[in-house]
Amino acid sequence: MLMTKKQFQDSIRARNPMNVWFLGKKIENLTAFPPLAASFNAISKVYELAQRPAWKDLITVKSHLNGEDVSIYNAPLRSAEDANRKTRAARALAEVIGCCTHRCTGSEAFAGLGPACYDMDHDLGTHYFERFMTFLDYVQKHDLTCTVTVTDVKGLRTLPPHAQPDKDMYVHVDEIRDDGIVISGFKCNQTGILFAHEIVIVPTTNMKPEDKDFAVACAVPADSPGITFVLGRTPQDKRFFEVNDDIEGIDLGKKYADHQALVYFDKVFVPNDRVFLCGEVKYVGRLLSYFTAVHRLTAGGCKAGGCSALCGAASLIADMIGVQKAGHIRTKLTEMSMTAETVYGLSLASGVEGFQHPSGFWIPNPLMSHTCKYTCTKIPFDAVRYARDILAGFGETAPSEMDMRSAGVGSICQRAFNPGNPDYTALDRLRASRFIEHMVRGSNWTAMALHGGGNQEASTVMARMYTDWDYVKELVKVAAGIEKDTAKAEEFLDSIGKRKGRICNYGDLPKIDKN
Ligand SMILES: Cc1cc2nc3c(=O)[nH]c(=O)nc-3n(C[C@H](O)[C@H](O)[C@H](O)COP(=O)(O)OP(=O)(O)OC[C@H]3O[C@@H](n4cnc5c(N)ncnc54)[C@H](O)[C@@H]3O)c2cc1C
Repeated sequence: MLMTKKQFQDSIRARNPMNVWFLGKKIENLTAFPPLAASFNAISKVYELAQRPAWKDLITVKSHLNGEDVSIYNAPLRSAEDANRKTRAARALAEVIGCCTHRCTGSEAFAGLGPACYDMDHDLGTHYFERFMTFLDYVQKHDLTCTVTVTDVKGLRTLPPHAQPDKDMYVHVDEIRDDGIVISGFKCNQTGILFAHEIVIVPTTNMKPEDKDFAVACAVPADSPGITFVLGRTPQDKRFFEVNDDIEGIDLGKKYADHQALVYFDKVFVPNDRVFLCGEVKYVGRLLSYFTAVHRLTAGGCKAGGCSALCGAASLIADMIGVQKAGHIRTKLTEMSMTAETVYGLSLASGVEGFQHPSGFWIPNPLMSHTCKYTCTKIPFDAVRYARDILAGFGETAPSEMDMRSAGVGSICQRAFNPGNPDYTALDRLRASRFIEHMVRGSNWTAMALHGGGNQEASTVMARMYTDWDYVKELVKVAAGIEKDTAKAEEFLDSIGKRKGRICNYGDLPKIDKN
Protein backbone atom coordinates (compact mmCIF):
# COMPACT_ATOMS: atom_id res chain seq x y z
CA MET A 1 0.00 0.00 0.00
CA LEU A 2 1.26 3.48 -0.84
CA MET A 3 2.44 5.48 2.17
CA THR A 4 1.35 9.05 2.74
CA LYS A 5 4.03 11.64 3.39
CA LYS A 6 3.32 11.40 7.12
CA GLN A 7 3.42 7.61 7.13
CA PHE A 8 6.75 7.75 5.32
CA GLN A 9 8.17 10.26 7.80
CA ASP A 10 6.90 8.23 10.75
CA SER A 11 8.40 5.06 9.27
CA ILE A 12 11.80 6.74 9.02
CA ARG A 13 11.55 8.02 12.59
CA ALA A 14 10.59 4.51 13.73
CA ARG A 15 13.83 2.93 12.48
CA ASN A 16 16.37 1.68 15.00
CA PRO A 17 19.04 4.23 15.95
CA MET A 18 21.74 4.42 13.26
CA ASN A 19 25.43 5.19 13.65
CA VAL A 20 25.70 8.39 11.56
CA TRP A 21 28.46 11.00 11.83
CA PHE A 22 29.06 14.54 10.56
CA LEU A 23 31.82 17.04 11.38
CA GLY A 24 33.25 14.67 13.98
CA LYS A 25 30.01 14.27 15.92
CA LYS A 26 27.38 11.57 16.02
CA ILE A 27 23.99 12.69 14.71
CA GLU A 28 21.40 11.74 17.30
CA ASN A 29 18.24 12.61 15.40
CA LEU A 30 18.50 12.31 11.63
CA THR A 31 15.12 13.75 10.74
CA ALA A 32 15.75 16.88 12.84
CA PHE A 33 19.36 17.42 11.79
CA PRO A 34 19.63 20.78 9.95
CA PRO A 35 21.97 19.73 7.08
CA LEU A 36 19.62 16.85 6.27
CA ALA A 37 16.40 18.86 6.47
CA ALA A 38 16.18 19.70 2.77
CA SER A 39 16.93 16.09 1.88
CA PHE A 40 14.20 14.76 4.16
CA ASN A 41 11.90 17.35 2.62
CA ALA A 42 12.76 16.19 -0.92
CA ILE A 43 11.99 12.52 -0.39
CA SER A 44 8.89 13.43 1.61
CA LYS A 45 7.72 15.47 -1.37
CA VAL A 46 8.11 12.43 -3.64
CA TYR A 47 5.81 10.46 -1.30
CA GLU A 48 3.37 13.39 -1.13
CA LEU A 49 3.15 13.68 -4.93
CA ALA A 50 2.39 9.96 -5.31
CA GLN A 51 -0.91 10.65 -3.49
CA ARG A 52 -1.92 13.58 -5.72
CA PRO A 53 -4.34 12.61 -8.51
CA ALA A 54 -2.44 14.69 -11.09
CA TRP A 55 0.78 12.75 -10.39
CA LYS A 56 -0.65 9.29 -9.81
CA ASP A 57 -0.36 8.02 -13.40
CA LEU A 58 3.19 9.28 -13.62
CA ILE A 59 4.73 7.89 -10.46
CA THR A 60 2.58 4.93 -9.53
CA VAL A 61 1.67 1.82 -11.45
CA LYS A 62 -0.40 -1.33 -10.95
CA SER A 63 1.91 -4.09 -9.80
CA HIS A 64 2.05 -7.21 -11.95
CA LEU A 65 3.06 -9.08 -8.77
CA ASN A 66 0.17 -8.27 -6.44
CA GLY A 67 -2.27 -6.04 -8.35
CA GLU A 68 -1.80 -3.13 -5.93
CA ASP A 69 -0.97 0.48 -6.84
CA VAL A 70 2.75 0.77 -6.15
CA SER A 71 5.47 3.32 -6.65
CA ILE A 72 7.19 3.15 -10.03
CA TYR A 73 10.40 3.05 -7.99
CA ASN A 74 9.49 -0.41 -6.74
CA ALA A 75 8.12 -1.80 -9.99
CA PRO A 76 10.16 -3.41 -12.75
CA LEU A 77 10.10 -1.83 -16.20
CA ARG A 78 8.14 -4.28 -18.34
CA SER A 79 7.72 -2.29 -21.56
CA ALA A 80 9.00 0.69 -23.51
CA GLU A 81 6.04 2.61 -22.09
CA ASP A 82 7.23 1.89 -18.54
CA ALA A 83 10.74 3.03 -19.47
CA ASN A 84 9.38 6.27 -20.91
CA ARG A 85 7.28 6.83 -17.80
CA LYS A 86 10.44 6.55 -15.72
CA THR A 87 12.14 9.21 -17.85
CA ARG A 88 9.14 11.52 -17.64
CA ALA A 89 8.83 11.01 -13.90
CA ALA A 90 12.54 11.69 -13.35
CA ARG A 91 12.27 14.91 -15.30
CA ALA A 92 9.03 16.08 -13.71
CA LEU A 93 10.28 15.37 -10.19
CA ALA A 94 13.56 17.16 -10.92
CA GLU A 95 11.55 20.15 -12.09
CA VAL A 96 9.89 20.21 -8.67
CA ILE A 97 12.74 19.31 -6.32
CA GLY A 98 15.79 19.99 -8.55
CA CYS A 99 17.74 17.15 -6.92
CA CYS A 100 17.78 13.38 -6.69
CA THR A 101 14.41 11.74 -5.99
CA HIS A 102 16.21 9.51 -3.42
CA ARG A 103 14.22 6.54 -4.75
CA CYS A 104 15.54 6.02 -8.28
CA THR A 105 18.66 4.05 -7.56
CA GLY A 106 16.81 1.31 -5.70
CA SER A 107 14.58 0.80 -8.70
CA GLU A 108 17.66 0.50 -10.86
CA ALA A 109 19.16 -2.12 -8.57
CA PHE A 110 15.94 -4.07 -9.09
CA ALA A 111 16.23 -3.55 -12.85
CA GLY A 112 19.67 -5.16 -12.70
CA LEU A 113 18.93 -7.91 -10.22
CA GLY A 114 15.70 -9.24 -11.75
CA PRO A 115 17.13 -10.28 -15.12
CA ALA A 116 20.51 -11.28 -13.62
CA CYS A 117 18.82 -13.59 -11.09
CA TYR A 118 16.71 -15.03 -13.88
CA ASP A 119 19.81 -15.70 -16.02
CA MET A 120 21.62 -17.40 -13.12
CA ASP A 121 18.66 -19.67 -12.39
CA HIS A 122 18.38 -20.50 -16.09
CA ASP A 123 22.07 -21.31 -16.52
CA LEU A 124 23.08 -22.58 -13.08
CA GLY A 125 19.89 -24.01 -11.58
CA THR A 126 19.99 -21.55 -8.64
CA HIS A 127 16.81 -20.13 -7.08
CA TYR A 128 17.60 -16.46 -6.97
CA PHE A 129 14.77 -15.12 -9.13
CA GLU A 130 11.91 -16.30 -6.94
CA ARG A 131 13.78 -15.07 -3.86
CA PHE A 132 14.32 -11.69 -5.45
CA MET A 133 10.72 -11.33 -6.61
CA THR A 134 9.51 -12.21 -3.09
CA PHE A 135 11.69 -9.41 -1.74
CA LEU A 136 10.36 -7.03 -4.40
CA ASP A 137 6.79 -7.93 -3.49
CA TYR A 138 7.58 -7.10 0.17
CA VAL A 139 9.13 -3.77 -0.84
CA GLN A 140 6.12 -2.92 -3.01
CA LYS A 141 3.54 -3.80 -0.38
CA HIS A 142 5.24 -1.61 2.23
CA ASP A 143 6.11 1.19 -0.26
CA LEU A 144 9.69 1.20 0.98
CA THR A 145 12.47 3.46 -0.21
CA CYS A 146 15.46 1.46 -1.38
CA THR A 147 18.84 2.78 -2.34
CA VAL A 148 21.50 0.98 -4.33
CA THR A 149 25.06 0.93 -3.07
CA VAL A 150 27.26 0.21 -6.04
CA THR A 151 30.37 2.33 -5.66
CA ASP A 152 33.15 0.69 -3.64
CA VAL A 153 35.98 2.98 -2.53
CA LYS A 154 38.33 0.83 -4.70
CA GLY A 155 41.76 1.95 -3.39
CA LEU A 156 44.44 1.76 -6.06
CA ARG A 157 42.47 1.37 -9.28
CA THR A 158 45.10 -0.86 -10.95
CA LEU A 159 44.61 -3.61 -8.32
CA PRO A 160 41.63 -5.97 -8.64
CA PRO A 161 39.49 -6.48 -5.52
CA HIS A 162 41.28 -9.64 -4.31
CA ALA A 163 44.71 -7.97 -4.59
CA GLN A 164 43.88 -4.91 -2.48
CA PRO A 165 46.03 -4.79 0.67
CA ASP A 166 42.90 -3.71 2.57
CA LYS A 167 40.10 -6.12 1.68
CA ASP A 168 37.45 -3.58 2.77
CA MET A 169 38.20 -1.46 -0.32
CA TYR A 170 35.46 -3.59 -1.91
CA VAL A 171 32.44 -5.02 -0.10
CA HIS A 172 32.95 -8.75 0.27
CA VAL A 173 31.66 -11.89 1.94
CA ASP A 174 33.46 -12.68 5.21
CA GLU A 175 31.58 -15.82 6.03
CA ILE A 176 28.97 -18.13 4.55
CA ARG A 177 26.67 -19.65 7.18
CA ASP A 178 23.75 -22.04 6.81
CA ASP A 179 21.25 -19.26 7.37
CA GLY A 180 22.97 -16.42 5.50
CA ILE A 181 26.17 -14.52 4.84
CA VAL A 182 28.30 -11.95 6.67
CA ILE A 183 29.61 -8.99 4.68
CA SER A 184 32.13 -6.18 5.25
CA GLY A 185 33.63 -3.26 3.34
CA PHE A 186 33.18 0.34 2.26
CA LYS A 187 30.82 1.98 -0.20
CA CYS A 188 31.01 5.71 -0.91
CA ASN A 189 28.93 8.55 -2.41
CA GLN A 190 25.65 6.93 -1.37
CA THR A 191 22.83 9.27 -2.34
CA GLY A 192 19.77 9.36 -0.12
CA ILE A 193 20.93 6.41 1.98
CA LEU A 194 20.18 7.98 5.35
CA PHE A 195 16.47 8.12 4.55
CA ALA A 196 16.22 4.69 2.95
CA HIS A 197 14.46 1.74 4.50
CA GLU A 198 16.51 -0.80 2.57
CA ILE A 199 20.04 -0.79 1.20
CA VAL A 200 20.58 -2.92 -1.88
CA ILE A 201 24.22 -3.85 -2.32
CA VAL A 202 25.61 -4.77 -5.74
CA PRO A 203 29.21 -5.06 -6.99
CA THR A 204 30.80 -2.06 -8.65
CA THR A 205 32.80 -3.74 -11.39
CA ASN A 206 33.24 -6.86 -13.46
CA MET A 207 35.07 -9.62 -11.61
CA LYS A 208 37.44 -12.50 -12.31
CA PRO A 209 37.24 -15.93 -10.60
CA GLU A 210 39.87 -14.81 -8.02
CA ASP A 211 37.41 -12.08 -6.93
CA LYS A 212 34.73 -14.60 -5.96
CA ASP A 213 34.41 -13.23 -2.38
CA PHE A 214 33.62 -9.78 -3.77
CA ALA A 215 30.85 -10.96 -6.07
CA VAL A 216 27.91 -10.33 -3.78
CA ALA A 217 24.47 -8.76 -4.18
CA CYS A 218 22.03 -8.58 -1.29
CA ALA A 219 19.71 -6.30 0.67
CA VAL A 220 19.84 -5.16 4.28
CA PRO A 221 17.60 -2.80 6.27
CA ALA A 222 19.37 0.56 6.58
CA ASP A 223 19.18 0.34 10.38
CA SER A 224 20.90 -3.07 10.57
CA PRO A 225 23.55 -3.45 13.28
CA GLY A 226 27.16 -3.05 12.12
CA ILE A 227 26.70 -0.19 9.62
CA THR A 228 28.44 3.18 10.08
CA PHE A 229 27.58 6.20 7.93
CA VAL A 230 29.54 9.42 7.52
CA LEU A 231 27.60 12.23 5.86
CA GLY A 232 29.56 13.92 3.07
CA ARG A 233 30.08 17.66 2.88
CA THR A 234 28.58 20.09 0.43
CA PRO A 235 29.81 23.66 0.06
CA GLN A 236 26.70 25.04 1.74
CA ASP A 237 26.10 22.51 4.51
CA LYS A 238 26.90 24.98 7.30
CA ARG A 239 24.25 27.36 6.01
CA PHE A 240 21.63 24.97 7.34
CA PHE A 241 22.86 25.74 10.86
CA GLU A 242 22.79 29.49 10.10
CA VAL A 243 19.16 29.41 9.06
CA ASN A 244 18.47 27.19 12.05
CA ASP A 245 17.04 24.45 9.84
CA ASP A 246 14.52 26.88 8.36
CA ILE A 247 14.70 25.43 4.89
CA GLU A 248 12.76 28.37 3.51
CA GLY A 249 15.88 30.46 4.17
CA ILE A 250 16.78 32.29 0.96
CA ASP A 251 20.50 31.59 1.34
CA LEU A 252 19.88 27.87 0.83
CA GLY A 253 18.63 28.53 -2.70
CA LYS A 254 15.84 26.00 -2.48
CA LYS A 255 14.15 23.83 0.08
CA TYR A 256 15.01 20.51 -1.53
CA ALA A 257 18.40 18.83 -1.74
CA ASP A 258 19.95 15.38 -1.57
CA HIS A 259 22.81 14.04 0.49
CA GLN A 260 25.62 11.54 0.04
CA ALA A 261 27.33 9.38 2.65
CA LEU A 262 30.29 7.06 3.12
CA VAL A 263 29.15 3.68 4.41
CA TYR A 264 31.10 1.03 6.29
CA PHE A 265 29.66 -2.45 6.65
CA ASP A 266 31.38 -4.17 9.56
CA LYS A 267 30.46 -7.86 9.63
CA VAL A 268 26.81 -7.31 8.76
CA PHE A 269 24.65 -10.44 8.71
CA VAL A 270 22.37 -10.97 5.69
CA PRO A 271 19.83 -13.81 5.86
CA ASN A 272 19.66 -16.12 2.85
CA ASP A 273 16.32 -14.79 1.61
CA ARG A 274 18.02 -11.42 1.01
CA VAL A 275 21.05 -12.77 -0.89
CA PHE A 276 20.71 -12.46 -4.67
CA LEU A 277 24.21 -13.28 -5.89
CA CYS A 278 27.05 -14.85 -3.96
CA GLY A 279 30.21 -15.88 -5.76
CA GLU A 280 28.75 -16.18 -9.29
CA VAL A 281 31.46 -13.91 -10.75
CA LYS A 282 30.43 -14.53 -14.32
CA TYR A 283 27.06 -12.84 -13.75
CA VAL A 284 28.38 -9.64 -12.19
CA GLY A 285 28.97 -8.10 -15.63
CA ARG A 286 25.45 -9.04 -16.72
CA LEU A 287 23.96 -7.51 -13.57
CA LEU A 288 25.87 -4.30 -14.20
CA SER A 289 24.84 -4.22 -17.86
CA TYR A 290 21.15 -4.46 -16.97
CA PHE A 291 21.54 -2.01 -14.08
CA THR A 292 23.43 0.66 -16.01
CA ALA A 293 21.06 0.46 -18.99
CA VAL A 294 18.29 1.73 -16.71
CA HIS A 295 20.39 3.91 -14.39
CA ARG A 296 21.90 5.83 -17.28
CA LEU A 297 18.51 6.27 -18.92
CA THR A 298 17.25 7.91 -15.73
CA ALA A 299 20.20 10.32 -15.71
CA GLY A 300 18.86 11.93 -18.89
CA GLY A 301 15.43 12.45 -17.31
CA CYS A 302 16.62 14.04 -14.10
CA LYS A 303 19.37 16.12 -15.71
CA ALA A 304 16.76 17.41 -18.18
CA GLY A 305 14.62 18.52 -15.24
CA GLY A 306 17.59 20.20 -13.56
CA CYS A 307 18.55 21.96 -16.79
CA SER A 308 14.95 23.18 -17.26
CA ALA A 309 15.05 24.69 -13.78
CA LEU A 310 18.48 26.22 -14.34
CA CYS A 311 17.31 27.66 -17.64
CA GLY A 312 14.24 29.10 -15.90
CA ALA A 313 16.35 30.69 -13.16
CA ALA A 314 18.77 32.25 -15.68
CA SER A 315 15.85 33.48 -17.76
CA LEU A 316 14.32 35.13 -14.67
CA ILE A 317 17.59 36.87 -13.84
CA ALA A 318 17.81 38.13 -17.43
CA ASP A 319 14.27 39.54 -17.11
CA MET A 320 15.07 41.11 -13.76
CA ILE A 321 18.18 42.95 -14.87
CA GLY A 322 16.77 43.81 -18.29
CA VAL A 323 19.07 41.84 -20.62
CA GLN A 324 16.48 39.34 -21.83
CA LYS A 325 16.40 40.71 -25.39
CA ALA A 326 20.16 40.73 -25.94
CA GLY A 327 21.03 38.38 -28.80
CA HIS A 328 23.73 36.42 -26.98
CA ILE A 329 21.51 35.99 -23.89
CA ARG A 330 18.70 34.57 -26.03
CA THR A 331 21.15 32.21 -27.71
CA LYS A 332 22.54 31.04 -24.39
CA LEU A 333 19.12 30.51 -22.86
CA THR A 334 17.99 28.60 -25.95
CA GLU A 335 21.07 26.40 -25.77
CA MET A 336 20.20 25.66 -22.16
CA SER A 337 16.70 24.66 -23.19
CA MET A 338 18.10 22.46 -25.98
CA THR A 339 20.46 20.83 -23.48
CA ALA A 340 17.46 19.72 -21.45
CA GLU A 341 15.77 18.39 -24.57
CA THR A 342 18.87 16.55 -25.80
CA VAL A 343 19.36 14.46 -22.67
CA TYR A 344 15.59 13.98 -22.31
CA GLY A 345 15.39 12.78 -25.92
CA LEU A 346 18.23 10.31 -25.46
CA SER A 347 16.61 8.96 -22.33
CA LEU A 348 13.22 8.50 -24.02
CA ALA A 349 14.81 6.93 -27.09
CA SER A 350 16.79 4.38 -25.11
CA GLY A 351 13.51 3.24 -23.58
CA VAL A 352 11.75 2.97 -26.93
CA GLU A 353 14.62 1.13 -28.62
CA GLY A 354 15.06 -1.37 -25.79
CA PHE A 355 14.16 -5.04 -25.67
CA GLN A 356 12.31 -7.59 -23.58
CA HIS A 357 14.38 -9.93 -21.46
CA PRO A 358 13.00 -13.49 -20.98
CA SER A 359 12.25 -12.60 -17.34
CA GLY A 360 9.72 -10.03 -18.58
CA PHE A 361 11.93 -7.09 -17.56
CA TRP A 362 12.40 -4.39 -20.20
CA ILE A 363 16.01 -3.49 -20.91
CA PRO A 364 16.58 -0.04 -22.42
CA ASN A 365 18.87 0.14 -25.42
CA PRO A 366 22.30 -0.03 -23.74
CA LEU A 367 24.19 1.95 -26.37
CA MET A 368 21.68 4.80 -26.15
CA SER A 369 21.61 4.73 -22.35
CA HIS A 370 25.39 4.98 -22.11
CA THR A 371 25.33 7.73 -24.74
CA CYS A 372 22.70 9.50 -22.63
CA LYS A 373 24.87 9.40 -19.49
CA TYR A 374 27.97 10.37 -21.49
CA THR A 375 26.10 13.43 -22.76
CA CYS A 376 25.01 14.26 -19.20
CA THR A 377 28.68 14.46 -18.18
CA LYS A 378 29.27 17.16 -20.78
CA ILE A 379 26.59 19.52 -22.04
CA PRO A 380 24.98 20.47 -18.69
CA PHE A 381 28.34 22.10 -17.91
CA ASP A 382 27.81 24.59 -20.74
CA ALA A 383 24.38 25.28 -19.24
CA VAL A 384 26.04 25.87 -15.87
CA ARG A 385 28.52 28.29 -17.47
CA TYR A 386 25.72 30.18 -19.22
CA ALA A 387 23.65 30.42 -16.03
CA ARG A 388 26.64 31.88 -14.17
CA ASP A 389 27.39 34.20 -17.06
CA ILE A 390 23.82 35.57 -17.05
CA LEU A 391 23.75 35.68 -13.23
CA ALA A 392 26.48 38.34 -13.38
CA GLY A 393 29.21 39.01 -10.84
CA PHE A 394 26.98 40.57 -8.22
CA GLY A 395 24.72 37.50 -8.32
CA GLU A 396 27.79 35.37 -7.52
CA THR A 397 29.00 37.62 -4.68
CA ALA A 398 25.70 38.85 -3.27
CA PRO A 399 25.45 39.62 0.47
CA SER A 400 23.62 37.14 2.66
CA GLU A 401 19.90 37.23 3.41
CA MET A 402 20.86 38.15 6.97
CA ASP A 403 22.69 41.27 5.77
CA MET A 404 19.86 42.09 3.37
CA ARG A 405 17.45 42.05 6.30
CA SER A 406 19.72 43.51 9.02
CA ALA A 407 18.97 46.76 10.78
CA GLY A 408 22.55 47.89 10.20
CA VAL A 409 23.10 47.39 6.46
CA GLY A 410 19.81 45.95 5.16
CA SER A 411 18.66 49.05 3.35
CA ILE A 412 22.09 49.60 1.74
CA CYS A 413 22.23 45.97 0.57
CA GLN A 414 18.69 45.91 -0.74
CA ARG A 415 19.15 49.19 -2.61
CA ALA A 416 22.35 47.95 -4.19
CA PHE A 417 20.93 44.58 -5.15
CA ASN A 418 17.63 45.96 -6.43
CA PRO A 419 17.56 44.94 -10.11
CA GLY A 420 15.83 48.17 -11.13
CA ASN A 421 12.88 46.27 -12.60
CA PRO A 422 9.66 47.34 -10.80
CA ASP A 423 8.29 43.79 -11.05
CA TYR A 424 11.02 42.42 -8.79
CA THR A 425 12.62 43.26 -5.46
CA ALA A 426 16.18 42.77 -4.26
CA LEU A 427 14.99 39.71 -2.32
CA ASP A 428 13.44 38.21 -5.49
CA ARG A 429 16.75 38.68 -7.22
CA LEU A 430 18.50 37.06 -4.28
CA ARG A 431 16.11 34.11 -4.43
CA ALA A 432 16.79 33.46 -8.13
CA SER A 433 20.54 34.03 -7.62
CA ARG A 434 20.74 31.58 -4.73
CA PHE A 435 18.76 29.04 -6.74
CA ILE A 436 21.45 29.16 -9.42
CA GLU A 437 24.19 29.10 -6.81
CA HIS A 438 22.64 26.01 -5.22
CA MET A 439 22.58 24.14 -8.51
CA VAL A 440 25.98 25.15 -9.83
CA ARG A 441 28.17 25.27 -6.74
CA GLY A 442 26.19 24.94 -3.51
CA SER A 443 25.02 21.34 -3.83
CA ASN A 444 26.22 18.18 -5.56
CA TRP A 445 24.05 18.69 -8.64
CA THR A 446 26.99 19.12 -11.01
CA ALA A 447 28.89 16.28 -9.28
CA MET A 448 25.88 14.11 -9.92
CA ALA A 449 25.93 15.01 -13.63
CA LEU A 450 29.64 14.26 -13.85
CA HIS A 451 30.01 11.14 -11.67
CA GLY A 452 26.62 9.91 -10.51
CA GLY A 453 25.72 6.77 -12.44
CA GLY A 454 29.23 6.63 -13.86
CA ASN A 455 31.71 9.10 -15.27
CA GLN A 456 32.48 9.95 -18.88
CA GLU A 457 35.02 7.15 -19.35
CA ALA A 458 32.80 4.52 -17.74
CA SER A 459 30.02 5.44 -20.18
CA THR A 460 32.43 5.47 -23.11
CA VAL A 461 33.79 2.01 -22.31
CA MET A 462 30.27 0.59 -22.24
CA ALA A 463 29.19 2.48 -25.39
CA ARG A 464 32.21 1.02 -27.22
CA MET A 465 31.27 -2.46 -26.03
CA TYR A 466 27.67 -2.06 -27.20
CA THR A 467 28.45 -0.63 -30.63
CA ASP A 468 28.06 -3.19 -33.40
CA TRP A 469 31.31 -2.45 -35.20
CA ASP A 470 30.81 -5.28 -37.74
CA TYR A 471 27.41 -3.93 -38.64
CA VAL A 472 28.54 -0.34 -39.23
CA LYS A 473 31.42 -1.56 -41.41
CA GLU A 474 29.17 -3.92 -43.36
CA LEU A 475 26.78 -1.01 -44.07
CA VAL A 476 29.50 0.76 -45.94
CA LYS A 477 30.82 -2.37 -47.64
CA VAL A 478 27.35 -2.89 -49.12
CA ALA A 479 26.71 0.78 -49.89
CA ALA A 480 30.09 1.34 -51.54
CA GLY A 481 30.22 -1.94 -53.46
CA ILE A 482 33.11 -3.36 -51.42
CA GLU A 483 31.00 -6.41 -50.59
CA LYS A 484 31.42 -8.64 -53.69
CA ASP A 485 29.07 -11.44 -52.59
CA THR A 486 25.76 -10.23 -54.13
CA ALA A 487 23.53 -12.67 -52.24
CA LYS A 488 25.13 -11.63 -48.94
CA ALA A 489 24.68 -7.95 -49.83
CA GLU A 490 20.97 -8.50 -50.66
CA GLU A 491 20.40 -10.43 -47.44
CA PHE A 492 22.13 -7.69 -45.48
CA LEU A 493 20.00 -5.05 -47.20
CA ASP A 494 16.81 -6.77 -45.99
CA SER A 495 18.17 -7.13 -42.48
CA ILE A 496 18.66 -3.35 -42.26
CA GLY A 497 14.94 -2.70 -42.58
CA LYS A 498 14.08 -5.19 -39.85
CA ARG A 499 16.80 -4.22 -37.45
CA LYS A 500 15.86 -2.83 -34.03
CA GLY A 501 18.14 -0.75 -31.87
CA ARG A 502 20.08 0.30 -35.00
CA ILE A 503 23.83 0.10 -34.39
CA CYS A 504 23.59 -1.41 -30.91
CA ASN A 505 25.22 -4.79 -30.39
CA TYR A 506 23.43 -6.61 -27.58
CA GLY A 507 26.33 -8.97 -27.00
CA ASP A 508 25.29 -12.06 -25.08
CA LEU A 509 22.31 -10.42 -23.34
CA PRO A 510 19.36 -12.81 -23.67
CA LYS A 511 16.33 -11.27 -25.34
CA ILE A 512 12.97 -12.50 -26.51
CA ASP A 513 12.96 -10.73 -29.87
CA LYS A 514 16.07 -11.87 -31.70
CA ASN A 515 16.12 -9.03 -34.29
C1 LIG B 1 26.97 13.36 -6.23
C2 LIG B 1 27.23 11.90 -6.42
C3 LIG B 1 26.22 10.98 -6.16
C4 LIG B 1 26.46 9.61 -6.29
N1 LIG B 1 25.47 8.71 -5.93
C5 LIG B 1 25.76 7.38 -5.90
C6 LIG B 1 24.83 6.43 -5.37
O1 LIG B 1 23.73 6.78 -4.95
N2 LIG B 1 25.17 5.12 -5.33
C7 LIG B 1 26.38 4.69 -5.78
O2 LIG B 1 26.66 3.50 -5.69
N3 LIG B 1 27.28 5.56 -6.29
C8 LIG B 1 27.00 6.88 -6.36
N4 LIG B 1 27.92 7.78 -6.86
C9 LIG B 1 29.21 7.25 -7.31
C10 LIG B 1 29.41 7.27 -8.80
O3 LIG B 1 28.62 6.30 -9.41
C11 LIG B 1 30.91 7.06 -9.00
O4 LIG B 1 31.56 8.25 -8.58
C12 LIG B 1 31.24 6.74 -10.41
O5 LIG B 1 30.72 5.49 -10.77
C13 LIG B 1 32.73 6.72 -10.68
O6 LIG B 1 33.44 5.99 -9.73
P1 LIG B 1 34.65 6.67 -8.98
O7 LIG B 1 34.21 8.00 -8.49
O8 LIG B 1 35.15 5.71 -7.98
O9 LIG B 1 35.74 6.95 -10.07
P2 LIG B 1 36.53 5.92 -10.99
O10 LIG B 1 35.60 5.19 -11.88
O11 LIG B 1 37.48 5.11 -10.22
O12 LIG B 1 37.33 6.95 -11.86
C14 LIG B 1 38.46 7.64 -11.36
C15 LIG B 1 39.18 8.22 -12.55
O13 LIG B 1 39.57 7.19 -13.44
C16 LIG B 1 39.03 7.41 -14.73
N5 LIG B 1 38.52 6.15 -15.29
C17 LIG B 1 37.44 5.45 -14.86
N6 LIG B 1 37.30 4.33 -15.58
C18 LIG B 1 38.31 4.29 -16.44
C19 LIG B 1 38.71 3.37 -17.45
N7 LIG B 1 38.03 2.24 -17.66
N8 LIG B 1 39.80 3.64 -18.16
C20 LIG B 1 40.50 4.76 -17.91
N9 LIG B 1 40.17 5.69 -17.00
C21 LIG B 1 39.10 5.45 -16.27
C22 LIG B 1 37.88 8.38 -14.53
O14 LIG B 1 37.66 9.17 -15.69
C23 LIG B 1 38.33 9.19 -13.36
O15 LIG B 1 39.12 10.25 -13.77
C24 LIG B 1 27.70 9.15 -6.76
C25 LIG B 1 28.71 10.08 -7.05
C26 LIG B 1 28.50 11.43 -6.87
C27 LIG B 1 29.62 12.38 -7.13
